[in-house]
Amino acid sequence: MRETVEVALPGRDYRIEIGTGLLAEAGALIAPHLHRRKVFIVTDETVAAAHLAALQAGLAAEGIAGPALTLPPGEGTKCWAMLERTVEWLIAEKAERDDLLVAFGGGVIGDLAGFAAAVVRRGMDFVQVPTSLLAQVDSSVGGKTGINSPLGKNLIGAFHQPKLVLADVDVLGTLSAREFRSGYGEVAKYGLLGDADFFGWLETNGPALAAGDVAARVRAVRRSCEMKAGIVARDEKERGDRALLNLGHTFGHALEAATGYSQRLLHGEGVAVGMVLAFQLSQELGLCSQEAPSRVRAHLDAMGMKKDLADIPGELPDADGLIALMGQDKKVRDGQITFILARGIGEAFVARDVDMGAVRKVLKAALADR
Ligand SMILES: NC(=O)c1ccc[n+]([C@@H]2O[C@H](COP(=O)([O-])OP(=O)(O)OC[C@H]3O[C@@H](n4cnc5c(N)ncnc54)[C@H](O)[C@@H]3O)[C@@H](O)[C@H]2O)c1
Ligand SMILES: O=C(O)C(=O)C[C@@H](O)[C@H](O)[C@H](O)COP(=O)(O)O
Ligand SMILES: [Zn+2]
Repeated sequence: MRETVEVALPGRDYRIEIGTGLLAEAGALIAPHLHRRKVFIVTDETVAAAHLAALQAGLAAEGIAGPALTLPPGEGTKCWAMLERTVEWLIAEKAERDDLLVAFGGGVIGDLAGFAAAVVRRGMDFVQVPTSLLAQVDSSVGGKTGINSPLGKNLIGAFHQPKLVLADVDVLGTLSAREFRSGYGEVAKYGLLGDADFFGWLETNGPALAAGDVAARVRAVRRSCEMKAGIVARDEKERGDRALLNLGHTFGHALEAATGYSQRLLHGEGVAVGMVLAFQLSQELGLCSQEAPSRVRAHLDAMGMKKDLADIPGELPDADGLIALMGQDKKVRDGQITFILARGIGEAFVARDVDMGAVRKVLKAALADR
């Protein structure tokens, strides 16, 4: 089973291959992008234990050597120290500017390794081989790379597009249920931001997707990548429409910072809770009916996902503390926070000059329910 999605960026277009058996074919698919038969793999300990040997075998089948740097798993790895370790490893290994780095892992590895590729010898090429659902539907596509600052999410980084994305859905079989659900937050995002039919399909097929239905997984990854590729091709550097991909993230990133980028809240979980808040804010502002946020919550609930601030363990800042954290968002303009709001399911839009009184009211109500 194989699907291809094109990212049509002039001069930097690339393919996203989605399907089964792609690790075994990695060598053949990557070889056309190589100057010599060697790549540099960056991965994490969990992914390495489960799948690194299969990737290296796929490369070796075409005579390609693939030395690997294996980093600790988890969001904490998106930091200066791990960036330094990755960059120094590439330099010590004599990775050349024309060599290719392979980011083999979830979004953490993709973002960190992609950023390392952007800066080593002023820019090496890289290929994304995403292994989490989240990375296959979202982070491996579009060229946003970077690390976190203690003050805010993804505040240090670069736009650096990969040469190729290989999304092998077979590897999702070893993902934990919690990590799968976290990635599902971004899948649901695509329906909610711009494709009501896809959201309806997810309401019916989400359980099959979670249960491991390969055809459903390929379809969900393809549709998500298709939507992201279309948006990125229109607005690579997020001057306009690309901000739609941030639905749920203005709240979600603040919650991730508030919980110290820890296991208390995974990225996709923060996005899911943030999307409910974005729909509640849209309703509070009279933009959408009460039915819309209820439908979003009902689907997340049916999928066993976090959907409310009450689902986040431990202390959280108060409403003003969360608003202060949102003030570090990269969409802030003239000191004003930009929100992604919705007129209904699949009808998101970028909103500036949002009444902060309404934001405070929605957050206070959500915090009071904890
Ligand atoms: N660049 C972008 O456009 C973009 C988009 C969305 C999210 N992100 C970023 O992505 C990150 C989240 O990505 P993530 O959820 O993949 O996190 P992650 O990379 O931490 O992966 C989640 C966990 O799953 C494990 N894992 C990954 N693949 C596995 C597999 N096949 N089998 C078993 N375990 C596996 C990892 O070791 C890790 O413990 C966040 O930092 C977020 O900001 C970036
Ligand atoms: O690719 C994008 O653009 C996105 O916004 C996708 C998001 O899912 C992703 O989490 C991204 O890293 C957020 O970007 P940021 O610029 O808000 O840090
Ligand atoms: Zn995201």
